Amino acid sequence: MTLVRDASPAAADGPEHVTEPTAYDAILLASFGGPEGQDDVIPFLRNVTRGRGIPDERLEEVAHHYRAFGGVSPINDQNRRLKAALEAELADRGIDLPVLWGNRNWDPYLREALIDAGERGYRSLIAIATSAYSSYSSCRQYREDFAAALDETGLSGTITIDKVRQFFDHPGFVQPFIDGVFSAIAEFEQRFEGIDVTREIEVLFTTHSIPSADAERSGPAARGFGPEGAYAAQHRAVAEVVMAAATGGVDIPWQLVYQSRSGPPTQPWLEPDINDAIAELPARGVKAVVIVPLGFVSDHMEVMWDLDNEALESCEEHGLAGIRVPTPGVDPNYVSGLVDLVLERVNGTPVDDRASLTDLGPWYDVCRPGCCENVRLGFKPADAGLAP
Ligand SMILES: CC1=C(CCC(=O)O)c2cc3nc(cc4[nH]c(cc5[nH]c(cc1n2)c(C)c5CCC(=O)O)c(CCC(=O)O)c4C)C(CCC(=O)O)=C3C
Ligand SMILES: [Fe+2]
Repeated sequence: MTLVRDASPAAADGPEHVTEPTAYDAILLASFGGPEGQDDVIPFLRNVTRGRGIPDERLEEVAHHYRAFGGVSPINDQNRRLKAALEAELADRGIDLPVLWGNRNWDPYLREALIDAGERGYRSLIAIATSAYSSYSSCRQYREDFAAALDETGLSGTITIDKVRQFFDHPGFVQPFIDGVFSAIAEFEQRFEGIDVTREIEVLFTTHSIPSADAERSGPAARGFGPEGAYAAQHRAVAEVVMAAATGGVDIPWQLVYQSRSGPPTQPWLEPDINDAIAELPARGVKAVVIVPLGFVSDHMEVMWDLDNEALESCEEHGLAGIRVPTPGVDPNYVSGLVDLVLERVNGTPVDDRASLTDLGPWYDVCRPGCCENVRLGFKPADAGLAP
């Protein structure tokens, strides 16, 4: 691995898509990780915020969300179920690829999965990270942690890790949201007879807010995505696809909103916050809100707490009916879509034959140099992309 910061022209010209078939020994399911009991909560939060100088008061604030659920994050069970569902789908399709699971921030850690892979003699892994969009937190940080885990375990020269493309516009990921929005609108139409869906319903697509500086640097700079970067552009493009498919072309108002902001108030993050957006709706005559957790692959703490608790409460406070649409979780479309993404790399599928529902994709197999770098944390080597 090279530690040189500036990309050589040759590296910058590397392949965007890999259309040579690649032999893999296993799939690496890479996730965030979460505490499994009250005693894990603070050590977990220290792992997450390592090197960021997040004060203890803020850690306690976040700890409180976990404490309310017995110190257990829902994410681990979600990943156990996803791993089992992937294994079942692979077996059904006669694909002989074992699935290893490793997290960035809690047991089972990435390094444990890599040691396991090494002991089993695996040399070539294809990673699926449980995160669909482009940004530091949702792509590059996984790739940096791959590099760090290979380094820590002394497996850098032995094991290689590739990563499937960001799958925000893959039909397997998008279809569950289409189904969810369709059902929510149908339910409101039934609950409120004669509701004018073009005025009285609003669809809020919500995702994790990120620092504006990270948003601006998300995706390859050369693509010119503007101040909110590829991160916001990808969400907007997917939201448009979901609305078109779920409404059959009826003009129902929607907007992209953000949630789960952290960091100091002086630091700009993407806005508007979902709760502020909800507060504006009654004045416009809206009666019913469809909350679509477009940025989340499964029912994370952010979904259970910030949406099911706080955002639905905001709806109630403002006299609005609210429905939160399901996350993909282990929806069969999502699970088989993830297997399709692995097969793209196994088979070296030509780009034109790859499924992608927006004009932005199919996204890169091989991340561009410097893509999604974090200016606050500084340069760190990353794997599964072009050097550096
Ligand atoms: C874009 C994004 C996703 C992508 C969606 C995805 O990958 O799915 C994501 C996922 C997750 N984030 C999670 C939890 C946390 N995120 C934190 C902090 C932060 N997240 C950020 C962004 C994102 N985060 C950012 C910019 C920060 C601030 C750090 C900084 O200063 O740069 C903190 C620290 C405390 C705090 O600051 O709130 C915690 C505890 C969990 C686990 C939840 C569970 O247990 O179910 C998951 C899946
Ligand atoms: Fe987060």
